[in-house]
Amino acid sequence: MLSVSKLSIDYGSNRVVSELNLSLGESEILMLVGPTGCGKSTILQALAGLIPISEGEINLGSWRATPKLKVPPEKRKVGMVFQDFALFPHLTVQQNICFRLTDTSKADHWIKLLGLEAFRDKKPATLSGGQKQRVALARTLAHEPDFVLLDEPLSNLDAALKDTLRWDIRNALKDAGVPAIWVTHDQEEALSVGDRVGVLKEGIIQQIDTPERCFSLPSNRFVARFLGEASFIAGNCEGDIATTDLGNAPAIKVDHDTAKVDVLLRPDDIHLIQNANTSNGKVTWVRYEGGSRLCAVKLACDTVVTSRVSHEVMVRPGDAVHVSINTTHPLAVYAA
Ligand SMILES: Nc1ncnc2c1ncn2[C@@H]1O[C@H](COP(=O)(O)OP(=O)(O)OP(=O)(O)O)[C@@H](O)[C@H]1O
Repeated sequence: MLSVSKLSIDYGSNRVVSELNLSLGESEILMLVGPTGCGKSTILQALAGLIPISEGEINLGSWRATPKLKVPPEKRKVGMVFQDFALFPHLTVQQNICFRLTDTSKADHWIKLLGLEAFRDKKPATLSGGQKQRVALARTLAHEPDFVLLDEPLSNLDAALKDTLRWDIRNALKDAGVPAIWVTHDQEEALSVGDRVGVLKEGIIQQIDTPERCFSLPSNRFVARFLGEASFIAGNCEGDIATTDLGNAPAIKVDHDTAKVDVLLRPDDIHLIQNANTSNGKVTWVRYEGGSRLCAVKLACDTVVTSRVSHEVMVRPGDAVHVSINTTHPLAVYAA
C-alpha cells in the first residue's frame, strides 16, 4: 500500500504542495486533477524521488521517505509513464521494453496484452502516438513496479484514440495489480477511469473520493465546477428537502447547516420543455454535442442554469422555455 501523510513540497520559498494525505490500496487507480500549475506533476516527481520533499512522509511498506530520510528513485520500485513516451529512438519496441530487464518473459506478457506483437522489431519513429504509449506502458509494467505514476499519458493523442487507450491502460494496470496515480486534464477521463478522484487546487487537496461522490456531492463549489457543468440556484433546505423556484428535491447539506442554501444543479437534473403553456426562462446559448445539446437558460431572477436535451430537440437561443428540477437522487446544497 502507498501511503502519503502531511506531504509538503517547496520550490525555494514557494510552497506548491501543502499537507497532502492519501493512501492507495492494492491495484487502486487514483486520478489526480486540478487547474494548470496546481502541483500535480510536482506530486508525481516527489513520489518518484526526483525532487526533495519539505515535510511529511511517503511510505510504501518496503521503504519510507521523509525530508531527512532520502530514498533514491531507483530504490523506490516506481514506474513512470509520461505524455512524451520517453522511448529510446535507436532501440526496437522489443529492446525498449526489455531494457535492463533480466527476466524477459514479463515483456512478452505485456507485448501480447497491449497488442504490440506485430511491432516488436520496429523503431519508435515508425509507430503512431498510441502505439508508442503502449510501448511505454509495456516497458513500465514489464519491470514489475510496486506503483505506477502516469503524467497525462494521453494528452498528445487524438480524441478517438484516447477513448480506447484509456481503457487499455486501465485494464493493463488492473492486470498488473499495482496502485497507480494518473494525472489528467480531462474531467471525463478522471470520472470514468479512476477508482477514486483527487481534486487539487493551489497545492491543496479539496476532495479525494469515488468519482460518483466527487461529481454529485462535491466538497465545495470549486470541485463542483471543476468536474463538469454546474449551476447553483438559491433555495431553502429544511431537513433533507430543498425548495427552489424550479421545484423541490431531496438534498444533502455539504457544508454548514443553514436554511438558506444554494443547490447544485447538473444539466441532467434539469428538465427543459419547449412550447410549454408557461415559460420561466429564456435560452441564452446552445452547444451541439452530437447526441445531445447543452442549453443555458436565464431565469427571471437572473440565475443561469444549464440543461442537457436530446439532439432531436431543436432549441435555439432566444426561445422561451420551461425548466424544472427533475431528479430522484439527492442534490448537494451549500450554505448561501
Ligand atoms: N522546477 C521548478 N522550479 C520552480 N517552480 C516550479 C518548478 N516546477 C514547477 N514549478 C511551479 O510549481 C507549481 C506547480 O507546478 P506543476 O508543474 O506541479 O503543476 P501542474 O498542476 O502539473 O500543472 P500542469 O497541469 O500545467 O502540468 C507551478 O506554479 C509551477 O510554476
